[in-house]
Amino acid sequence: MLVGITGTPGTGKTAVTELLEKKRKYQVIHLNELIRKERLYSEMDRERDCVVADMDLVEKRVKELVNRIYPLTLIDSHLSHYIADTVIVLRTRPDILQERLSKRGYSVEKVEENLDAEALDVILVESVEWCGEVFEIDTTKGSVEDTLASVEEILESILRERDQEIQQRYSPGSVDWSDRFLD
Ligand SMILES: Nc1ncnc2c1ncn2[C@@H]1O[C@H](COP(=O)(O)OP(=O)(O)OP(=O)(O)O)[C@@H](O)[C@H]1O
Repeated sequence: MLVGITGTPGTGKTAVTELLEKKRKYQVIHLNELIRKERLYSEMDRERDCVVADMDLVEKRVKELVNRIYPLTLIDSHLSHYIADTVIVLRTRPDILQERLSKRGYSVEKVEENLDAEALDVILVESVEWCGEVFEIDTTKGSVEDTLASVEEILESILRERDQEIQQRYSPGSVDWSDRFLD
């Protein structure tokens, strides 16, 4: 079974999946790394320092890599909601996301573009459109370990044929960053 962990850059997908990977309980595929390493893209956008993934190639490759000794395969990427039917969307309040992205040395334009996308719920809306099941975790407060505990709770619930309480606790729609656009 494939589960995506998606969200705007800087919301914590890689930090949390790297911790999860160490536990060796679930398979983790860091998709952005794979796309670059295996050149699963159709174009390079040098100006924006990103690639345009070829999603047909990506999906085919992910299916080949799924290792069935694990009960579940987690895909870490802001593109994972295009290939998994169940996704966890990580969210971060824009002022905190700004601190995280600025530390990466991104340009002001690139930071602002990502903050707007987060405030407009772009990835959440895409996930709801594309996926049958969507969970949402706010990573604004708390530590990476807290986010990991929430992710594990969701994954265990998925494997236990869904727990109503967990589904309600992480149901999408709990965050609202629209005050970014109020002045
Ligand atoms: N509660 C939290 N949950 C997850 N990450 C957190 C949390 N608090 C702080 N962080 C930090 O936020 C940063 C998130 O960066 P990370 O690279 O994991 O994001 P990402 O979503 O994978 O971004 P990208 O899509 O660019 O790969 C990390 O440095 C992490 O330590």
